Amino acid sequence: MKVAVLGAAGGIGQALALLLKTQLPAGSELSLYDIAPVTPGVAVDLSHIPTAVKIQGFSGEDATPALQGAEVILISAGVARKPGMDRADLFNVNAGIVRNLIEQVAQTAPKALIGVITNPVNTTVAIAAEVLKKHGVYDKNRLFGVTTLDIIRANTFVAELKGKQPNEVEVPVIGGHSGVTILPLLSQVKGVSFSDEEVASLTKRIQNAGTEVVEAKAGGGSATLSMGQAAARFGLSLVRALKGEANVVECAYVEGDGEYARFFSQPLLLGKGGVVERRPVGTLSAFEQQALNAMLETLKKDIAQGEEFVKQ
Ligand SMILES: NC(=O)C1=CN([C@@H]2O[C@H](COP(=O)(O)OP(=O)(O)OC[C@H]3O[C@@H](n4cnc5c(N)ncnc54)[C@H](O)[C@@H]3O)[C@@H](O)[C@H]2O)C=CC1
Ligand SMILES: O=C([O-])CC(=O)C(=O)O
Repeated sequence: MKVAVLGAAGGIGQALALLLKTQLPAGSELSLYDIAPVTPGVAVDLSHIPTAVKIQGFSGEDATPALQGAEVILISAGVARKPGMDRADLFNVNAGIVRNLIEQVAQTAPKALIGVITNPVNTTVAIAAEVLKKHGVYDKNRLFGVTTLDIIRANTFVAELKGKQPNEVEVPVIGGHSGVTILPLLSQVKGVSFSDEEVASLTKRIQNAGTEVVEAKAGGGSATLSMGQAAARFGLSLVRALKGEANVVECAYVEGDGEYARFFSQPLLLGKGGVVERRPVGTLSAFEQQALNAMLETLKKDIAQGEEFVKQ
């Protein structure tokens, strides 16, 4: 099993590469790519960790050597936010980066499962889908926007508030990955209940958690370490599903039946071909239903921006 990380020299990429080097199953290959010349060195550094995961690093304009034979590709290449920006402000730079990398994926590893981390995820996933379509290789079961950070944050915050072990809490988070499009389904968390005030404040904190990190880092970037952990969790779930493990379920942002928007994050059963089953979002509270209705205009606009970008 070969896993490629694109953007591997960055804050997320290096954390993710470390976690994959130590957690991928024995016999896996890990391929690191970044435009930055340090990338082969990042691979040499990680190669000294004694795990049975072979690692190689590539830099420069050409990602294809890293993509040859890759079955899982995780993309975090691009710029990150600074205080005062929102994720949509990253579009101008990151749209072109994602388009360029996905073109190379389409030509070199068209059957891979692709996880897009690069922001704005609501839009970059639409760009990736349209580029893959142009190349005649789009499979909506194989392209994911990685929203796992929203889930692990929600788990942490709920556990803190309710005195639970974080690993006992699993909060489904649906919608997209920015502001009001992030919707944690607190009414579905087993074994805890919340007051209306708690639901309102927790929901807001989960929606703004990215900004919380951006402000705390004071111009030094956005979430990298927690995102590395989130991307490792998601990537390792893809690997387990590809290896035939049953009942691997993750929320991620994928093209579905379009009931809410063309792309929508919801619980997914994963298997050898990627998404095996899109699970329904379940029964929503009145608060959640209202938040869902209220996000759709933003989400649809974000998606349309990505679609338009590729048409130009
Ligand atoms: N999906 C999510 O939940 C999250 C997404 N992000 C996003 O992930 C992205 C990366 O964030 P960081 O790792 O913190 O940024 P970073 O600046 O530390 O790393 C980005 C890396 O991308 C590389 N890069 C830039 N252009 C490239 C190209 N054309 N080809 C290959 N590599 C290229 C850079 O050399 C750099 O090493 C940002 O867009 C950020 O907003 C960040 C946190 C959470
Ligand atoms: O907020 C950002 O810019 C990075 C991100 O997506 C997150 O931390 O959720």
